[in-house]
Amino acid sequence: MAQITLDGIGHTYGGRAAKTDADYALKPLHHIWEAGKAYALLGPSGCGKTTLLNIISGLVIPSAGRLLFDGRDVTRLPTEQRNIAQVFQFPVIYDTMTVAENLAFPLRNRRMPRPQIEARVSEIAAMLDLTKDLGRRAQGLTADAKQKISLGRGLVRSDVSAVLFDEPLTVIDPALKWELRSKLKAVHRALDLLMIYVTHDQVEALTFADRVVVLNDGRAVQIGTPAELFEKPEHTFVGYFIGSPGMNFLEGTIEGAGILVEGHAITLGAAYPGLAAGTRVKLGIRPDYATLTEADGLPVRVRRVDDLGRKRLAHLSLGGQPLVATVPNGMAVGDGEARLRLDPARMHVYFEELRVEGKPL
Ligand SMILES: Nc1ncnc2c1ncn2[C@@H]1O[C@H](COP(=O)(O)OP(=O)(O)OP(=O)(O)O)[C@@H](O)[C@H]1O
Repeated sequence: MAQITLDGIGHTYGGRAAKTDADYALKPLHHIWEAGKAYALLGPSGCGKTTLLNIISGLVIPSAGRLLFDGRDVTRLPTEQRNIAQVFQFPVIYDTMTVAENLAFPLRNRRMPRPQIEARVSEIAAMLDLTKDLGRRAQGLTADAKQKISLGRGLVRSDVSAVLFDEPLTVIDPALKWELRSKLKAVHRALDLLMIYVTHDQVEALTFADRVVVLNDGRAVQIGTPAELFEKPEHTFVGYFIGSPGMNFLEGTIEGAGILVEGHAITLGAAYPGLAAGTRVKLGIRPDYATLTEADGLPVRVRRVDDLGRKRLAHLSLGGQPLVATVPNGMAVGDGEARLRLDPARMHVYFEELRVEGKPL
């Protein structure tokens, strides 16, 4: 198990030198991934997740920067010299072998003594609910079961620098996905391995990872815990991409201790001395912290109410700008005029798409 250092790692395809930031498929990134932690690389299609994963596995040699495993420069080392395990989208197993033989394969290759192999195989099988299938041939098992074997093969070695997962739940039946997602989290806790998991599914990323790397257009826009991504998105993209629905963003200008949005003064929960009056900013607030109210509040127009069973969400317009708010239990609401309360403690201010840290009042 290692610590992985991304020291200015960036990549352009086709051997082109990057003239501007836009030339990078992955823009240069500095970060240290700690041993024993689970990281998810999350973002929409084409954002650079696979490029970053392939740089770590050795499939792609980055055009900029250095990659260090425990301080050792591995930037140009081939995959087989990096001591990593990989789990792909589709099962990679031997159909003619039994489940136990498949799980044991990476250990036998390294000439681990038989009693240790047996102990480790039964430990991993138990974690993935494969114990009852250990003696069966892999051939004829369902795609779900085969992918579980692949996961097991990726996890069976305890001496790897990292385990890389590339959208490993793609072939898993949706009903089983929930179960396997939390199982992987439990496996991670038990095994103390550095895991890196690529996905475009935020639920998968947030359930699995200690830290999520959110990528957009080749840039790591935030690396944080699931709670940080939710409560303090550092970039408007993170606010919009994390959460369902995403964060509301209202455009306005700094005015005294607040923001003027469509002629309405909204008082902020912190001071922003670095932002001069008249500066154009965005006010970010999650739908959970924007609530319709019977009493005073911002005048809004209700366009639609979605009843999600456990909560209701109102789609509103504030002087033409759309936003989503929570409807309190028991409150009657129809189309038309309504009042809205925004929790000042949960507001964030964004200048040129980046969050500005406010000073406590
Ligand atoms: N072999 C390649 N040659 C040229 N450009 C590439 C190559 N592979 C990826 N790209 C480009 O690099 C950018 C990042 O792609 P990448 O595959 O890393 O994204 P991704 O987030 O993994 O997407 P997906 O979820 O669709 O797999 C994209 O613009 C893509 O078109």
